[in-house]
Amino acid sequence: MHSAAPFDALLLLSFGGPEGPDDVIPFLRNVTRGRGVPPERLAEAGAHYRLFGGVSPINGQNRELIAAIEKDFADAGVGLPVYWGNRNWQPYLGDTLRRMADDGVRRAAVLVTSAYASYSGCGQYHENLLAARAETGAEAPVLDKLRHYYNHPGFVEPLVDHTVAAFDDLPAGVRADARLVMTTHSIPVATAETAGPEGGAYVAQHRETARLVAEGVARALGREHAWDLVYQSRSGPPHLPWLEPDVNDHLARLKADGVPAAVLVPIGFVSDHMEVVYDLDVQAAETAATLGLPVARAATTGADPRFAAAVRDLVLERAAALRGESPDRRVLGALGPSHDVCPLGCCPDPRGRGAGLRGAALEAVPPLSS
Ligand SMILES: CC1=C(CCC(=O)O)c2cc3nc(cc4[nH]c(cc5[nH]c(cc1n2)c(C)c5CCC(=O)O)c(CCC(=O)O)c4C)C(CCC(=O)O)=C3C
Ligand SMILES: [Fe+2]
Repeated sequence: MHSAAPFDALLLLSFGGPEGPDDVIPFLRNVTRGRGVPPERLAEAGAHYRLFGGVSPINGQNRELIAAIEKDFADAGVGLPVYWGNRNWQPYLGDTLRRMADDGVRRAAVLVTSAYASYSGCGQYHENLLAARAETGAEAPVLDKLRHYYNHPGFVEPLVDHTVAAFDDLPAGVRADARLVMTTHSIPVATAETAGPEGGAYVAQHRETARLVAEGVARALGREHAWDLVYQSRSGPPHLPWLEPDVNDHLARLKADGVPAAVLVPIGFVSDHMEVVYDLDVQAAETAATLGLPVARAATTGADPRFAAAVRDLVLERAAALRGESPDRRVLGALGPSHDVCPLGCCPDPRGRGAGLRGAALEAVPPLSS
């Protein structure tokens, strides 16, 4: 039996996605409210969802992850219930927090389905948590968002195995010289510059995960593969600079440079959701086919039991820290374990919206801890 005190629940906080054709437009309105996404891009995104019957894979994948965590908790004797709330679709975070309060939950660890520091993957989730607590009122549980897990072995090791497996999908003759193309969501350069306590954390953390995955692959295959970090799924007004190169442009460059094949590794995402199954498996695959460049795509970490165990690890580690102990913090590579509590001003909204709310609320309610 492991003590998870002072936690009496885990909350999985995710993005959310439509579950049928009628959900697509309302979902996209939720995602882009006040975010300056041009209408063309919105129509395009809607078309991607419609290609999959209006159903995003993300909700099913979160249900699988919750089942894996529940099994892991049960096997390890960790008696915490797991709740689930989303930013942009049902089950909405506000409703879940209300239910947690009604169930008598006093303090919950929060796992977001985003491994890296950025406004979209960290700061905005903090804002969502603050807003949901305010909406719930005095009975709202105290919420402690768990540290970034991009360099946790339970996140990285499944990525290594999935990358090794993807080589089998390439023609045998080109495998040894295939390039590893590590991909993540593009974000505005200005947002990347302010990510994390000192800025630049989004790119620095991705480079670290990319390096760790490439190292693991080299160990498994007994040969080195060169790698690049590239970006996908860009949106927003075209005059603003976003992180580059785009994965499609990068594949063209590899072809021009005489690289015979590529393995796409979506290190930026936790599950094979729409940005993976459309932007890579449809769009980038089409680019590669036009170029005559063989590509394979590695699966994300998803509901791998090692990731579920990592979640338990992070919960127990944080619980111990809150009890004043000095827990062992499992981590790979050179950057060390991420901070427990995001300092003020970490991962701010690039558009400056909510900055007042965020700053003021964070001061009034110290970083989501009592
Ligand atoms: C860094 C990052 C992650 C990774 C971290 C994480 O995983 O959280 C992520 C994840 C996701 N993004 C998703 C979907 C969308 N993101 C959009 C728009 C945007 N994303 C951005 C960034 C990120 N997004 C940004 C800077 C914008 C521009 C508007 C804004 O500044 O907010 C739009 C609007 C239309 C479009 O532009 O495509 C949609 C539909 C889904 C759900 C997929 C599914 O349904 O399976 C997921 C998991
Ligand atoms: Fe996104």
